Amino acid sequence: MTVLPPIAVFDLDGTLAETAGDLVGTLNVILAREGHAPLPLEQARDLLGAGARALIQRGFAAAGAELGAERLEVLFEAFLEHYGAHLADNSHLFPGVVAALDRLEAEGFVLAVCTNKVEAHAVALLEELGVRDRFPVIVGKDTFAFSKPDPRHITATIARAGGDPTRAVMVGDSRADVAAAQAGGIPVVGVTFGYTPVPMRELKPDWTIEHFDELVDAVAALVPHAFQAAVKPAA
Ligand SMILES: O=C(O)COP(=O)(O)O
Ligand SMILES: [Mg+2]
Repeated sequence: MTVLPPIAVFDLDGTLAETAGDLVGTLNVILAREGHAPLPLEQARDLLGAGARALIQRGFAAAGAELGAERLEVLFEAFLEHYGAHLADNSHLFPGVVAALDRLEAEGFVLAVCTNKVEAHAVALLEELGVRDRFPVIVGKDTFAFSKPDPRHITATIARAGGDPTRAVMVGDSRADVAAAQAGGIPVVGVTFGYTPVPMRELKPDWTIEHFDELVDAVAALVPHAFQAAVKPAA
C-alpha cells in the first residue's frame, strides 16, 4: 500500500512573505496613471488576498474612483506587467519561515503553495526569495478554473502534490484561506501578521499563530497523526 506523505499548504502574500510594499506600490502606480492619489500602505494592505484584479477593484473603490469592467481588464494587464518587474523590491519572507519549513520537511511533510497570485508571479517571487525549491507544487489563481475561497483550490493543490488529504494542513492570513480550507475539510492555521481587515482570530481558524516559530506545534496539534512514526513509510 502506498502511503501518501503529510502535506502543509501555504498561502503566499501575507503568510510566507510580506509583499504589501510591492503590491500596493504597483496599485499606486496604476492609480497615479489614471489620475488618482495613492493609497497609504497601512490602509491598502488589507485589500490584499483575493488577487490582483480584486486589489485593483478594491483600490479604486477605496480611492473613490470609478472603474468599468473593460478598463479593469486593461489595468489588470498593466498591473501584471509592472508588478512582474518589481516582485521583490520591497518584499521579504516573514521571520522564522525557513526554519519552520525545515522542521516540517524533517517530519516528512511535502510543502506546497496555494495563492491567489498568478502562478508565474508566485514561482518567480519564491525564486527571488530563495525558497522556490522547497515547494514541489506552486499553484496560483490562474492554475485551475477555481480559486480561494473555493475549497477546490486547496484540495486540488494537495492532489497535485501527491499529499495525503487526511494529513493535510493549510496556513493562511485571510478570510479566503480560512473559508476555503474549512469548506474543504482541511484544518487551517491562521497567521496574525498578514492582510485582513478583520482580525484573524475573528475569522475562527482552527489555530492561530503570531510567529512561524509556533507553526510546528500548531500543525502537531491539528494533525497529530501526521507525526506518528507508525504511519511513515519504512525507511
Ligand atoms: O495577492 C493577493 O491578493 C493574494 O495572494 P495570496 O492568496 O497569496 O494571499
Ligand atoms: Mg494571503
